[in-house]
Amino acid sequence: MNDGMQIKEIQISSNALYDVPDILNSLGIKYCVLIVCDKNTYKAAGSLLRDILIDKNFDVLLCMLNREGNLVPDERAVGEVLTSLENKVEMMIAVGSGTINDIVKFVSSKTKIPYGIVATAPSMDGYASSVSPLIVNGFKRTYDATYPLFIVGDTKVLKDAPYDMITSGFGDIIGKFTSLSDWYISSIITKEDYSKEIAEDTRKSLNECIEASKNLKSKDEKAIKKLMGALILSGLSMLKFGNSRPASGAEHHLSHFIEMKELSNGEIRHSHGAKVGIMTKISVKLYNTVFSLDKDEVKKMMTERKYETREEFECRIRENFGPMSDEVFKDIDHYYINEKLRKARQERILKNWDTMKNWVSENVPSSDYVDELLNYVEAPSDISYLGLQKSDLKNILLNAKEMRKRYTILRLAEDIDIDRILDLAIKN
Ligand SMILES: NC(=O)C1=CN([C@@H]2O[C@H](COP(=O)(O)OP(=O)(O)OC[C@H]3O[C@@H](n4cnc5c(N)ncnc54)[C@H](OP(=O)(O)O)[C@@H]3O)[C@@H](O)[C@H]2O)C=CC1
Ligand SMILES: O=C(CO)COP(=O)(O)O
Repeated sequence: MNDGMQIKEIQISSNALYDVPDILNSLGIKYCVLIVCDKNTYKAAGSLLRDILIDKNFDVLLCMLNREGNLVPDERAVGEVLTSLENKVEMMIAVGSGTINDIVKFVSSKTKIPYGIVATAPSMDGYASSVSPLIVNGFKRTYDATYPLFIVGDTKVLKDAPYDMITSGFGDIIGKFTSLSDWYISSIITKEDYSKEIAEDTRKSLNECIEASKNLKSKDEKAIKKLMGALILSGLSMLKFGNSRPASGAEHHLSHFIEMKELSNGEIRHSHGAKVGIMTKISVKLYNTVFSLDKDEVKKMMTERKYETREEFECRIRENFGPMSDEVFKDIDHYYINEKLRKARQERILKNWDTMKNWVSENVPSSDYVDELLNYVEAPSDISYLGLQKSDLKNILLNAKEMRKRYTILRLAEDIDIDRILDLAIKN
């Protein structure tokens, strides 16, 4: 854990772009920077930032990550930034949102050249974090990376971002309903490290985001500032904890699984936060289904659950992950646990059932409430937006848990009886 104080400057205000030269000077950066952007973010803020810096006598190099379709945070993008670096570059400035931030964050961590971010959309909570989810060999994996030395969000730029990027930021934060719950249940069942203080900060970010929702539709600058503040606070919680645990649970694993499928099938890549928002509704439904059971019902289900053999497991992974199966098999001993370990986990679940049930009843809302929140800001709330049908859901829920090692509601369902729980949740 760290105190998150390494980020030297966070400036979210109208015309904040004009503060960048002074921020650079205060960090001892005086001569040469590399701006990394794409054609949209260059138009949104990169071009003006470049002029502002040249006007203050900075030598400004430009790395434009242009693509025919969506820019993907992959090996090619990382390579392009690396090859744009010259010895004279003192700092990289990422101008963009999640994808560009992650690419530069990763390069910064490898080259030790510091970076700052000029955000162009309040679309996700990774500006302050020190992790970088990248697509490597087609598999979405989160790498340890680094934090930016400064975050600048000019609210005039942020409010002009496409509205679906604004609702995307909202969806990413709504996901904290379940990421926080997954973290809590894991702390009980797997004894994973848990920080009440960091969880409370993340919860605060969730409350601020809900507060901001009242005036998001009108793109009110104050509401955009509040949403951006909530996104940064959530990122700081990840930075303090040292990984994305507070902010990413089953809803994110489901989103990552769908994204990987979108990319491998050449389908439209829906935004991260849109997927997270929709999948939060599903994860909340799972919580409500699982914790509507009493201890005796759980015990009965545990004894009746169908055991998946290692062969069946491997076959399921091959069918669903295709060429990316090897990425799952690398960690197979984590994903495919023996029945002795399962039994120990089941015992802890039963022992702590009532405590967890109480906690969930106080902290996890109904899926109707999540639906209302998403609908209110006109964020997508239904799987049909992602081109999915109810009949696709079971497969996605069964397999997304193998995206990450983390213990989530999906793994709790697996420990009880995933087949029956998914059927119950999908039916409701
Ligand atoms: N590091 C972390 O902790 C976190 C990382 N993430 C990651 O972030 C990524 C998603 O980021 P997200 O921000 O949603 O999407 P992207 O960064 O992929 O943004 C989509 C596209 O929107 C365009 N765009 C951005 N700002 C503007 C603007 N002001 N005006 C017009 N167009 C604009 C860009 O141009 P163009 O269309 O030309 O590409 C951009 O590529 C995911 O990969 C996710 O995993 C998410 C949360 C946390
Ligand atoms: O998207 C994130 C938090 O919103 C980062 O989480 P991951 O580690 O799951 O990529």
